[in-house]
Amino acid sequence: MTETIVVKIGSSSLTSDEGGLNRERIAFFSHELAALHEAGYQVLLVTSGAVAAGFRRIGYESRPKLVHEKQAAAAVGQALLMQAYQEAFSSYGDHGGIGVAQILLTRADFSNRKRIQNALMTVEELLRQRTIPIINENDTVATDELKFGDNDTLSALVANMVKAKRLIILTDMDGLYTEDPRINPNAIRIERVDQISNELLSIAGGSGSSVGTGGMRSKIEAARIAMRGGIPAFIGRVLEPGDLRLAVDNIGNGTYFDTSSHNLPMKKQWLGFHSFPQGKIIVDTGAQNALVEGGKSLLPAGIRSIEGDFHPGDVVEVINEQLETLGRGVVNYAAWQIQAVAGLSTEEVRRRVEVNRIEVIHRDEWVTLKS
Ligand SMILES: Nc1ncnc2c1ncn2[C@@H]1O[C@H](COP(=O)(O)OP(=O)(O)O)[C@@H](O)[C@H]1O
Ligand SMILES: N[C@@H](CCC(=O)OP(=O)(O)O)C(=O)O
Repeated sequence: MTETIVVKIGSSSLTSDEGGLNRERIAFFSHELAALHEAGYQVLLVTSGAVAAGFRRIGYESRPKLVHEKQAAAAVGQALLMQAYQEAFSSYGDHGGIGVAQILLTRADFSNRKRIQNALMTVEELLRQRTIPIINENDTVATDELKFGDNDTLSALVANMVKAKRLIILTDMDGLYTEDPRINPNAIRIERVDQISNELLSIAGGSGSSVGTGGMRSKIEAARIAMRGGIPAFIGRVLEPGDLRLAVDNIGNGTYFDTSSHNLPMKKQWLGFHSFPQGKIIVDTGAQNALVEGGKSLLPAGIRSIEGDFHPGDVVEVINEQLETLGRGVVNYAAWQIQAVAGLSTEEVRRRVEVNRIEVIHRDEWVTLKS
């Protein structure tokens, strides 16, 4: 089976602090991606850089902060970005270059099953035609509350959508360090991660440049999403020709995030990553183990308390008493019904409320998010 690789390139690798595209870097990355493509991989590129590429051209002195200015800069810069990639890829392949295609997505597209199915079908057809989809957030229409903002999360969702063999997040740092190396030059690189703990998240800081946005934090969050979906991830840097292939081959310059999870079907991807939870259920350790380790359903006995007002069929987030997110599921009970039965045995529950199913969340309607 042809293997698919999703590569994300951040603004900091493509542009300078003063704005404008670094054509040499675009040519270099395109060369690296073309080499993967020619080796037989299906390649998808998630690229940032529209705002950074466009803000000078539109007349701003520095990267704009106001939403409408960023959107205008992105509209100008996206065209420049695509033009640069198109030009760079035209020198590879046999028939007048490797074809590229522009795809702009928003978070709202992912939460709508029909739209994301359509996006997936388009991507699959492009890949069948050996064209490289080049994806960015649709900055013009993405409203602040619903925005990815950085493209790290977007790249992880895309990797899940296409069930990629690996997600490669390229940045200006050769991996995750024990501290931001720009602040502490003695920080040590972490080579491999198999679980993303809160402690690991706490060592990841924000962006180091004036053009990047997410920093290491959003990259680790993205690696977590990929891992949950059964996709191993890499965060690092490619500088020399051949480096991207090394990253794909597990010997790159960066940090590897391994996973033992299996690919999530579309329905569970929607539940885990795109749904909007209407409330929270706080559970005890027994219920946590049953859900996370045991692959079991959530019963009323393990529930401590709830937050929010929800109805049967709504999605809720389940957290433990340490307030860690365990996962999301579709509830069979209304919030008021859970209030009445939390902590009770199954027989007692049957005596007190009338519900279709005894499970508060059935295991088929559940996705674990704790790594
Ligand atoms: N623990 C850490 N290890 C490595 N880099 C870190 C860490 N914490 C913060 N960073 C910063 O994250 C930056 C990369 O993120 P960002 O600027 O958003 O890049 P991009 O534009 O590639 O998404 C690095 O330049 C670095 O300064
Ligand atoms: N969609 C935006 C991405 C913004 C951004 O800076 O992202 P990143 O460099 O990935 O942290 C753009 O193209 O400018």
